Amino acid sequence: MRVIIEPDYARLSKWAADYVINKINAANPTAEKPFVLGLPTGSSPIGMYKELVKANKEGRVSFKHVLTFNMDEYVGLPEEHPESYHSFMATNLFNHIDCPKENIHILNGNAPDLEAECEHYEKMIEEAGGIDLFIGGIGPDGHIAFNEPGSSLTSRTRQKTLTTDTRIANSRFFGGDPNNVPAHALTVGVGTVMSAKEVLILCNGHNKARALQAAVEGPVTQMWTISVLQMHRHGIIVCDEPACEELKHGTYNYFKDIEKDQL
Ligand SMILES: N[C@@H]1[C@@H](O)[C@H](O)[C@@H](COP(=O)(O)O)O[C@@H]1O
Repeated sequence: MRVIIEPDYARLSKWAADYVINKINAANPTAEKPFVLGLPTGSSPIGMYKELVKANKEGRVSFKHVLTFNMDEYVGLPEEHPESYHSFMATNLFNHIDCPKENIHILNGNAPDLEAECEHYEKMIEEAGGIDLFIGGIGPDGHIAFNEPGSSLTSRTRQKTLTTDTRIANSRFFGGDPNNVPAHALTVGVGTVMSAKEVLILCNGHNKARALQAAVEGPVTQMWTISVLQMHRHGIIVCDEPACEELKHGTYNYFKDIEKDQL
């Protein structure tokens, strides 16, 4: 696993966007062989999305032949609700880039048969040839997508009940009341993320320090689902200085040394 330590959120966002741009451009995608990108919501990726929009407008990257699969969506929240992940993605990315509508995939949390919806989603990913690069964030409790503590590390796309912690954390988007946060979500599984050819996790801010420590230094455990990234052959975490607060000095210095060697 690579751990990239950037000084602040702006630099982290730029690093992540440049990584994505380089990957897409290197793949030189076509209609026959598109690049398949897994995408997150949350506050962590907003800076990266801004950079990607800018790069697209400047002609440094095109999403014409990029297929996207989002990680998750709330159950029962209308798509047009401002806090649905459909709305979030439109506002922060899709309304501003040249990605064709038919290339965009987001789970439907209002599907009449939620189980069938999840199965179909996995099938679409498979038919697309799998995810080339899955980008994610981390919850303060170490969850990836909506794979809350206790989720199976081999799980696939399914419905999950959100923990009280997550509903409290996300209540900032729902008028501050955790009861307004939907109690359930559809989410790709830990196994779905792990099946991607590459995984890039964004982790910023002091409130993620314990999750980062568990992800990097802790054992692989279902109680910090992000820790399974240790088992991925091409896993990267890009973080900022405040998120490193709980890492041992030795760990911090070692990852800095590795990146110095790569320059
Ligand atoms: N389902 C999302 C996760 O995908 C996200 O990583 C996490 C962290 O969000 P933020 O980036 O806002 O801290 O929040 C939500 O629970």
